[in-house]
Parts: sequence; C-alpha cells; structure tokens
Amino acid sequence: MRVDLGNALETTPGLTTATLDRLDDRVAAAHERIAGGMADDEFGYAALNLPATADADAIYAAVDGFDRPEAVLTVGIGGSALGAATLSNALSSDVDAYVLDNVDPDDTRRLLADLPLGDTVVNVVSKSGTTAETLANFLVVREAMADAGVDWTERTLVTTGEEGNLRQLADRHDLPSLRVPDGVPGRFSALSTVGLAVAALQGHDIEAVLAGGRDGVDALAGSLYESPAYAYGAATYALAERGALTNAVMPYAESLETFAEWFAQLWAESLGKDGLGQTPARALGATDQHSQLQLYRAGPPDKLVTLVRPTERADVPIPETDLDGLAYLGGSSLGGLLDAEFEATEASLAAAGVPNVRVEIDRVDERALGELLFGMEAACVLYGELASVSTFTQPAVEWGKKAARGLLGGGDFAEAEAVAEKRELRIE
Ligand SMILES: O=P(O)(O)OC[C@H]1O[C@](O)(CO)[C@@H](O)[C@@H]1O
Repeated sequence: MRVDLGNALETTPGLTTATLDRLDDRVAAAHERIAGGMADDEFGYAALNLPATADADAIYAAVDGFDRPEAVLTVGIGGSALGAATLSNALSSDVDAYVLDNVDPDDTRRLLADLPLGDTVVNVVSKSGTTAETLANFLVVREAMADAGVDWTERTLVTTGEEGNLRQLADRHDLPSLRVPDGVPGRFSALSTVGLAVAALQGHDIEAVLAGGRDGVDALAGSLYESPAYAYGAATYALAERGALTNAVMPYAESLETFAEWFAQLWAESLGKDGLGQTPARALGATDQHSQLQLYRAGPPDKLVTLVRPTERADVPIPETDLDGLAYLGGSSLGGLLDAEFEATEASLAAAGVPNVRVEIDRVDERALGELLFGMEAACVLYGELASVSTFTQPAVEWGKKAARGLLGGGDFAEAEAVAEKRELRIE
C-alpha cells in the first residue's frame, strides 16, 4: 500500500509540511502506545496482531468439511459481514458469495428463492450471538432450508464468541464452528475467522491475505514519513481538525466498491465519538465523477477525497471509431481511460483546492487486499490515538437496539417509550 499526501498540502482545508513535521512527534508517541497495546494483546489493539495470530489452518479445517459449494451465504451484519464481503467482492471465484445483512423481507425472500439451498453453505457470523438482525435472518434461512428438504445442520458454519445463542446452537447440533477472536471489535476482524472463512470456501489463498497483513505490520514505524498507514491516519486526522469533516473514499475499481463500505463502518464506528469524527462517504470512480464530484469540487470546503486504485489491472481494448469527437478513444483501453480519469479527477480536485489523498496498491489480489485492510485499520487506530477517542467501543449504537427490542416486546426499555413521544409534523 502506498500513500501520496501531495494533494493535501496548501489546499482548503489543507496541511503543510510544517504541520506534518509537528504532528510526527505525536505519531511517534501514538505508535509507542499502539505497539505496547499490540505487545500486551490489549482489547482492540489485538486486532493489529491478527496477521500473526489468525489460524489459517483452523479456518481451512472448518470449511473443508463442506464439499465445494455452489454458493456461500453469509448471515451477519456490520463487521461480521463486511470484511468477508470485501474479499469476496474483490476476488473472483466460481463459488458465488451472497450476504444477508439486513432484514428487508423483499430482499430476503428474493435471495432465498434464487439460492440453490441444497448446495449453499450458510456462514452465520455474530461475535455476540445476540444481534437481532442476524439471528432473525438465520431463523428464516434455517426454515427455508428445512422447507426445501435440506438438512441445515449439514450446510451451516457458525462463527461466534465463546458463549451465547450461536455457540449453544453449534454445540447442540455439533456444527462446524470457528471462534471470533477475543479482544477484536467486529469492524477490525476482517483478517480473522470472521472475514476469512468465506474466502477459504471460495478457494482464495487466505494465507496470502494474512501475509499482506504482515506486510502492513512490518510497514508500521514511529514516523508518518516511514509508514503509509500512519501517513494516512495522521493526514486524515489533521485535515479533520482543520475542517475536513467528510472523507469521501473513491476507489477506481468496481472490485473495491465494498471495501469503501467496509471502510465506512471502520471509520464511523471507531472515530465518531464525543462530538468528533470524520464522516466516511462512499463513492466510486469513474462513476461518481458524473454524480458526487460536483459537490466535492464546488460544495462546502469541508471534505477530503481518498482516491484508491490498483496500478495493475486486466484491460479491455477500445475499438477504433470514427464517431465524431470520440476517435481519440479508439485504440485506447478501458483501463487506460479509467487511469486517465483517476488522474484527471485528482488534478481537478487539486485545482479547486480540495484536499485529496492517493492510496495505491499493486493489484487487487489476496496479498494486496490483506495489506490494504490492515493499513486502514492501523490508520484508524492511529487517528483514534491522535484524537484521544475510544476507538474500539461503539456505545452510541445501543440506544436504538434497546428501543427496537422494547417495541417488539423484548423487555422494558425507556428508549422504546421515547419512540412513542415522537414529535410530529406530518405533510400528507
Ligand atoms: O458480530 P455481532 O455481535 O453480531 O455484531 C455485529 C455488529 O454490530 C455492532 O456491534 C454494532 O451494533 C458492530 O460493532 C458489529 O460489527
């Protein structure tokens, strides 16, 4: 993973090399704190040890019990689904991967109607084992399998914590299961059983993913000038401090679109604390040049854009054409056009004084993805240290969970009563 901060200097908001130099002393101290947390396998910091501690053999052993399926369906939500989806949507496989991470009845019904349930592995993932959406979807999926005459106990892999509903279910039915690693918040668990089981089922090289994570560990250093991950974390923090309260992550690769979704949870749930944080916006190049770019260039000067691309990709030639004004495209290629648009968008943002950071990987493969995922996790941890927020907790999400549970008769919660007190101004 390589980071280029050049287009974040002298912009609005913007940084200077003097700013970065001053910040580098704080980066060194933060790195000491992070290294100490990793050495002690402290809650949260343990996530940065996963490239070394994740047990690829155990993951392969858990999935080897299933014949090569036609499809794998992940039933999970948030970090229990997004890491696996990032990898499966970035890498191609003849095993189709699907995700149920919402409780939309139309979507669930449509997906279950299309799935070859007899040749699908259901990968149910929940660290807590109590997440309503995940458990509700699993109950629906399990009944659909039964209705289809499929023995769900033969088609289900469970990944969960040491205790809870899913652990009891796995024990009761002797299901193949994996442990969610201790001390790792879900949004930081991509490089673990949580994110790698699907990749293993799809035939991807999960040891290469972990090797990429180790490349990321090796690239950590006590200076932002020596660590791409820390450079990104420090620059995004400093830009937020100067008013860049939105970070639009814009990969120039369809295969990295889900990465932006994974990044959004990582960034929002880790850094959105105590009135602080930086809103992750999900964009896609080149598509959003015809959509959100207008706002990024000419809207409020409160954003930075993170432009992500692989520098190597398979290509498709563009045939010669005599179409008026388009002859210049002929003989070029789609990849050449995409790269030209990446660089043109980068320059157009700079010309408008909008800070943008370039993040590049060699290609979209297991090792580069492992390094990218690790790098952004380390960047997030560094940002959290600099911002002095509690990076690894997410207390603000609990209020809504209690309200929903109360509305469904799952207990007496003041939050549910508050729902009834909604102020109304209906326009019919
Ligand atoms: O793995 P679990 O416990 O089902 O949690 C799923 C997701 O829900 C959250 O806990 C937020 O409610 C996320 O942090 C987590 O990734």
